[in-house]
Amino acid sequence: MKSMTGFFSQNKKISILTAISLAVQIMGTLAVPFLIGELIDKGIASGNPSIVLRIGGQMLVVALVGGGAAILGSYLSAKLAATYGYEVRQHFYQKVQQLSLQDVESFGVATLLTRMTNDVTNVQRSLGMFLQLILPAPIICLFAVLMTYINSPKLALIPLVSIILYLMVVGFLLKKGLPLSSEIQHRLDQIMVKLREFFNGINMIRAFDNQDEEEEKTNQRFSDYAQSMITVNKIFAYLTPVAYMLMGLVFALIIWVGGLLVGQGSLQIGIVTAVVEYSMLTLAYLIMAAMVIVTLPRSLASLTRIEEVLATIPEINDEKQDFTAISTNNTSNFVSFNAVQFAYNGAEPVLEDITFNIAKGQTTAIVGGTGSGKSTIAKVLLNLTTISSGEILIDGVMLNNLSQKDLRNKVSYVPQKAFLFSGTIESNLRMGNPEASKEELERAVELAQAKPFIADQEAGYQAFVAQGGNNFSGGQKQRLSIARALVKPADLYIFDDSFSALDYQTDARLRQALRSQMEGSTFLIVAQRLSTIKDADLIIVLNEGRIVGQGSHLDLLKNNQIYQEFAVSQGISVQGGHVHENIN
Ligand SMILES: Nc1ncnc2c1ncn2[C@@H]1O[C@H](COP(=O)(O)OP(=O)(O)OP(=O)(O)O)[C@@H](O)[C@H]1O
Repeated sequence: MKSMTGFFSQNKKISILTAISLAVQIMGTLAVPFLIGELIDKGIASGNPSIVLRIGGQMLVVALVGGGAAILGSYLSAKLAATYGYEVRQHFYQKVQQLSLQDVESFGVATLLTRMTNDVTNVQRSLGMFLQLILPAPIICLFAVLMTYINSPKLALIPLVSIILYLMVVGFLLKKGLPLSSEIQHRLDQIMVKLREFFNGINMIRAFDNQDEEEEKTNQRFSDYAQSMITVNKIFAYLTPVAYMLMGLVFALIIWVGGLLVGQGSLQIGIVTAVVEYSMLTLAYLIMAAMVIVTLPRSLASLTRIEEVLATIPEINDEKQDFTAISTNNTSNFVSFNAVQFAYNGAEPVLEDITFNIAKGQTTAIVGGTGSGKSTIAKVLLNLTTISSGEILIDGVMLNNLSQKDLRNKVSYVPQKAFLFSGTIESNLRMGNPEASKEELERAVELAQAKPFIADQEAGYQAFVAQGGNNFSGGQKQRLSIARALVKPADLYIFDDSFSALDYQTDARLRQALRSQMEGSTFLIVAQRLSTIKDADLIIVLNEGRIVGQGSHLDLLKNNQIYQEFAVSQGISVQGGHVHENIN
């Protein structure tokens, strides 16, 4: 509810205008039965045509003003609801941008997607209907009973009791339906998880001829969702018939009791007509409200799910930090890791006692087996997730004392899994530097060995890039990712196993180009292939989350057992301290 109250106070003008329009609409609706009563008792009963004309004229004005207010109210309610949808999606997007990898993982990508799309739509739709159909109902009920009471306290009991009965039924059904409605959204998440997996892995499913099993699993999720929907709909199916039943009973009772009172001469026929009108109006609003109330539990559950994300305090929060306390030591190291320890979500440590430096203007490499923690080092360096203990210094400044923006400005990163955004080759290249000149783009493309295949594209730099870069091969995507990182001016370039999809020759040409044309730049290269990192100034050998050696390629080949094993597995023979290499 917090986000909702915040939204109304931020959109005060339109909220107040909507409230005024709805109030005028309600007043118009309530005035009509009163005027009908007056028309019958004062005009028709007395046979005075001028009174009939006057009250008739008043009814016309009320109908026109009420109608106009209703149109304005509808428009404003719809606008308010659409604005809510727009703003909350914007906040949601900004919040997800701030969340660390672990924050995102603890929610799950599928649920974040459902919350941002379906949940927001649920709340938006219910908000519009709430303003138009639910909000007026209690006011209409209250005034209708009050007006009936003023004219005939005895008759007022009939709508009053019927309203109380109806509210009890609504309360009971809501209590039953609310927990089930939260379940519906959760089941929708489950469908999203399965469908994302299905679309991402569709080729694997076909390759392993696993269609039937996958279809069964997916159908199970569809069926769970449908079952929840059926159960909730069953519960609320009682609401409208109960309202119609009460409407009939109230109508019969008022005519019956009202007729008796008119017969006794204690009530005028016009008042009975007005009371019937009021009661019908009340129940008509209650029926309309009932139709919307059915959607409320689900929307409330959606609102809670949205607010859960919006209220998350990001693990890495720039607003929490005081960046004024930065000390700028002059150091020859651009990055220093000191006794860094890290574990994912409280599990076993993935990095233990990691201490090393990345010297300015040099190439540092991290090598190690699968799962040894190489990519995790890059992630903690980029502050995508926070370390458990130890410290990381960037250019002499503690990582915690750097804002995300400052850090991103200093570092350019090529992820392990190359990813392109939908658009063109040029729009992807310009991501890190929108102001880059044509020459700068061409230089980066040349360095990344992407020039030949861009030249092969009919549209060249304007060639279309599909979502995720799926219309390019793995090697092409990787070269474009590298070029994109090189377009960005940075103090440190991180390549996280970024050369693995390149053939050996391209890999060699790329390294040669970086060496000769980006001399003086600082690189961190994470790799498994020794050929990729053999020329690095410093190689860090990682094994099961620990550093087991540091040095040059030749030093490590001579002195480091794990590195030697690695070398042997890659066709480099190490015998009696002599190295026989057969790599580029
Ligand atoms: N998001 C995550 N949540 C939980 N554990 C993770 C996550 N990412 C990686 N790990 C675990 O952390 C360890 C180190 O993973 P990391 O990706 O850093 O290894 P790596 O050396 O880069 O491996 P590879 O060369 O295969 O990419 C692995 O045991 C992995 O299972």
